[in-house]
Amino acid sequence: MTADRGAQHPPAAGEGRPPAGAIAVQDRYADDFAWCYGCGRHNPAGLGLKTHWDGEGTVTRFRPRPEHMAVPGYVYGGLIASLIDCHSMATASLALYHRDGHRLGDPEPVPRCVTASLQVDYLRPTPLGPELVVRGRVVELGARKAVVESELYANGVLCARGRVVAVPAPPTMTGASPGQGEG
Ligand SMILES: CCCCCCCCCC(=O)SCCNC(=O)CCNC(=O)[C@H](O)C(C)(C)COP(=O)(O)OP(=O)(O)OC[C@H]1O[C@@H](n2cnc3c(N)ncnc32)[C@H](O)[C@@H]1OP(=O)(O)O
Repeated sequence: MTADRGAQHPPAAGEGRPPAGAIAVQDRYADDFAWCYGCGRHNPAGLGLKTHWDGEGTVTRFRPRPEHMAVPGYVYGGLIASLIDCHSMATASLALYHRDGHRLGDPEPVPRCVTASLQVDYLRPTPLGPELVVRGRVVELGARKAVVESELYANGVLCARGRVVAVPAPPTMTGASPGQGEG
């Protein structure tokens, strides 16, 4: 078990908040790959997650709505897994983009990864109400995968931690339009 870093050093309120209009990783996914329920900018029913680089790592912020309830007052664990999943995919994608010499704002789209493995540890109940802050970092970057560790905070308290293996999207999953693959 690793040290409970977040509980010892909770992020300050507002820390890492991007300036208005800052480009998010998800803004730079290619159109065909921007339909994800968690983070696809073209999915009107999705969560609309946005991940930014804050100079040291990545950060995603999301305020759960009442329907994201597990029991009154607490957030549904599946939503927490989704936040960690999409945040970690964005972190891996950005790491690949940086490795290729790009920076957000370059014209080339950010490469897309899929989740090979998603492990989530729920450390304490996550209160429903405050904005949740997810922070991530790449702990391994290989030729065919990135391993990302992400931490989810509520009111500066570490509530969940994830370890995610991201792999570049296989050709069989790329280039499809919504509706393809149904039935
Ligand atoms: C169009 C794309 C849009 C993407 C939207 C993303 C939305 C957000 C995230 C998602 O929800 S994605 C949807 C859920 N994920 C999937 O549906 C993925 C389904 N699985 C696959 O397609 C394949 O299993 C996968 C591409 C992930 C891996 O295929 P392979 O096993 O052929 O890959 P490969 O053998 O090249 O392995 C690459 C590396 O990943 C590692 N790896 C693969 N599967 C793993 C696993 N399950 N656990 C741990 N590591 C794994 C593997 O060991 C290897 O590590 P090394 O390079 O160090 O040798």
